[in-house]
Amino acid sequence: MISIKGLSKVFRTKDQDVHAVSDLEATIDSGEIFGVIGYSGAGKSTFIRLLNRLEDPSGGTINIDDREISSLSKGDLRLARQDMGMIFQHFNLLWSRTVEDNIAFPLEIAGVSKEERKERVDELVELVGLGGRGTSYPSQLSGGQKQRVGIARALANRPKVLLCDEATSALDPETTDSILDLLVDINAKLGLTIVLITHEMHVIRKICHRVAVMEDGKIVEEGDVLDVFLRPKQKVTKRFVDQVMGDPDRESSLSLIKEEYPLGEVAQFHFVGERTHQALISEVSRKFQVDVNVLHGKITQTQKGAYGTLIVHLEGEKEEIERALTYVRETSVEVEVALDV
Ligand SMILES: Nc1ncnc2c1ncn2[C@@H]1O[C@H](COP(=O)(O)OP(=O)(O)OP(=O)(O)O)[C@@H](O)[C@H]1O
Repeated sequence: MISIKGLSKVFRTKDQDVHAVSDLEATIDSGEIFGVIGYSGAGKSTFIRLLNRLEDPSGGTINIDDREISSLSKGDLRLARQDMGMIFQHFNLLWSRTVEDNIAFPLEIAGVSKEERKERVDELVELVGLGGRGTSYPSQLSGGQKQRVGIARALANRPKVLLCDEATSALDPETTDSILDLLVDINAKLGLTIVLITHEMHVIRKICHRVAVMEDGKIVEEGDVLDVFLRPKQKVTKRFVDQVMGDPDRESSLSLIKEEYPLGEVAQFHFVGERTHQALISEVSRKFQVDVNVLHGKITQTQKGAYGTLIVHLEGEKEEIERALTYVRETSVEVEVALDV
């Protein structure tokens, strides 16, 4: 478990003090994929660099399995870092070394014998799906393959935690998905904790169990990915959810929809879990004297199940629409109705 308390980092520049991370609190469970999302400048990179002490904190504590990272001596820190692998947006590979030699590098530093190194490297090359490319140089590889080398290298010393710093931001969408699949696979196979930072909600949706939203150096919202999708509280979180659920101009488009449908009611349903929206819509139409038209709908899959939103137009007597909406609210805890959105 990673326990972070009152963590802060101030960069003192000539002109001003920059509070990159301020009084940050978080608990990350062993074996989970924990995502941190925020816009540029929110403090994500500083946060992840504090976790493995690439940056020294200005205040606060970081405990990883009861070892306090924030106050380790240089020697102890070197050992502690072997429990933490890291991958980077631009891969940070050694260009004059082959794939195998890149992966072997942290093993050399850790003093692992040549034979053991060879065995471990072969295992890792297979694990990340680079069989047959061991003797290639980074310049001969695609972006996705380079990141696979980065992942294998980060896993070489069997870390307990893998830190991912915008690991897919330089990749095209298809390659991003294949790298995310690999991370999920590794998390399940090896049971290691993954902490990733990103500015893309798609990454959070696809692989994270929990998410923290950062703004101005602080975590402003945190929770299970599905809960955060269903009930985003902060404005910044809503904007990130809209990245995935489409319609970034939701407010204006919903008011436009209402203009188009002056009669009846326009409502938005959010639902999670297995219940499909078709079942809900047909049930409502059957039970009440209302016509329900789906105007816009999107369902997406997260690590914890399905999540969807639906914009519907309900036509009928005012009281009947009210009854239908009350029914939706009351019969299914997974459904929220947003009126006058
Ligand atoms: N070495 C540094 N010296 C001074 N200011 C810094 C330093 N590193 C980061 N900052 C400042 O700290 C704040 C947070 O930066 P950080 O890079 O952690 O944010 P981020 O969310 O990772 O954004 P990005 O994705 O753009 O890197 C920013 O205002 C940044 O300018």
